[in-house]
Amino acid sequence: MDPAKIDAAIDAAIDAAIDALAAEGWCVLEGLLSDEATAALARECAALHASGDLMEARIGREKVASTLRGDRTRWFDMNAPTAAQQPYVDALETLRVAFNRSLMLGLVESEAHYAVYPPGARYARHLDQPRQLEARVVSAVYYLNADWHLEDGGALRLYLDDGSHHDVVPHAGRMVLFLSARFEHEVLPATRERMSIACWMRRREPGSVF
Ligand SMILES: O=C(O)CCC(=O)C(=O)O
Ligand SMILES: [Fe+2]
Repeated sequence: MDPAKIDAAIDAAIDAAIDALAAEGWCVLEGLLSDEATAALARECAALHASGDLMEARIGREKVASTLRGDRTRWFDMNAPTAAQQPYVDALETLRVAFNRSLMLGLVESEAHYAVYPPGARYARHLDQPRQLEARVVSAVYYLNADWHLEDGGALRLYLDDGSHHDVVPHAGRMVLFLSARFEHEVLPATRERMSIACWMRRREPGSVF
């Protein structure tokens, strides 16, 4: 496809995502990045994992590794992204600006980390906005797993307002977005290694002088 058509397709997908976020508080967005850009992120994440550069994840400001989550993570430096991260950081910025314009969310910045869940690892049901992280407004998780099948497990289970749930299969190129304060969710165990980028778009810290 020529680049102008790709841009128009992404713009339409972002508009649809905004409508769904406004109506339901969550949505799934496909096609944010090219397959090649997604594959480059997957390669970088796998290489960091292989070289031991991912750390056991923590919850909030907890000092010890948690039994509630089994992933290993590494934060992006949003001011100095790697070549692989640059298109993703640019896309997050496009989303942040679009959400502010259409939904008036007052988002001032995004934070993001790679996450690798080894086979069998999970993240127990939780909310992304514990008290010490109340600046998080929108959660966005981008998946990096090529050839992922339903039977591989590892879905993100989103608990909806009506008591039902929706499972998002972590296919490469798929992003799930939801309001951080509203939806509890959990990562179900997978039979394969599961890679993603977890991101939060934040409003100004309450009490911040800036
Ligand atoms: O990887 C996912 O699908 C969700 C991860 C998550 O809930 C988190 O990092 O807070
Ligand atoms: Fe979460």
